[in-house]
Amino acid sequence: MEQKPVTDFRNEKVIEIHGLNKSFGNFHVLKGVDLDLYRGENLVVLGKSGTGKSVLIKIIIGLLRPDRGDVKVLNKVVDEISYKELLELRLKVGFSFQNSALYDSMTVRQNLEFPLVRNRKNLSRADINKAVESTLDAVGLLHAINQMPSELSGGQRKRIGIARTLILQPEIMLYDEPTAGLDPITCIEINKLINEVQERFHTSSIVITHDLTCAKAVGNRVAMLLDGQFQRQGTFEDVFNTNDDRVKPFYEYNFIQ
Ligand SMILES: Nc1ncnc2c1ncn2[C@@H]1O[C@H](COP(=O)(O)OP(=O)(O)OP(=O)(O)O)[C@@H](O)[C@H]1O
Repeated sequence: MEQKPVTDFRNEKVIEIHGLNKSFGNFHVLKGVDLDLYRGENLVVLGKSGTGKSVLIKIIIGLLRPDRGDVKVLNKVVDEISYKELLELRLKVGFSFQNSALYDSMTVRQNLEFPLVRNRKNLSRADINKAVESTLDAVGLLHAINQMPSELSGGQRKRIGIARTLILQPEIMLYDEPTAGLDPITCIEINKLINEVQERFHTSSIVITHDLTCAKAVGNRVAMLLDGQFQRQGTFEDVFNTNDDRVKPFYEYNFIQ
């Protein structure tokens, strides 16, 4: 199985999280989370269902407010900026949804045009066409430009979802379960695409996944959320080289069963 080469990215932080706490009623989900994302790296976030991965992402993009702690994204404290600044920041942080979130009544071209027309009002028709075509080409689906989402496979829909996020040229990509529900061959293709996006668009990414093959193939670093904190961080080997009973079943389910 392909393993991402070890590269040291630790010179510039694009996301800095310190002492982050979040509760819902009596349920303390995040209990002092510390996490950094460095410019250019792919960071994989692992954790059992319900451990707070989505809550963390929502706090990063300002959809939820933390109870305590600091979250800085591209040098802005998310909780302190104005709504206008938050909207500007969100344009630099692309979120690739688990279900691809395509508009089913629009063609692939219209799906990609939509965020551009809404957020880049000064672009000419020719600029828009060029951006749509080059982004589709980057995800290997230029030929699908006039198709409807319903005519595409799950893997192709994932690619279009990623293209629709990329078209705004985000500095940070957040991938939510990019390989969920896909067959193993398509998973490998999506892993490859995530790596190509990193190289070609120089994005810094957080990849949330339960798929350890994906984690190994795309993660320069892996962080595992356990009991409300990132208790294990490092290379894939660092994280799984343990007898911790909270970690072992994860590995065994993916690779042994
Ligand atoms: N707005 C909310 N109100 C109340 N509880 C919430 C809210 N959002 C999340 N939770 C709770 O916080 C916990 C963590 O949820 P979260 O969606 O972050 O889990 P997750 O790690 O992303 O899980 P999965 O891998 O299944 O997607 C869950 O128990 C969930 O019910």
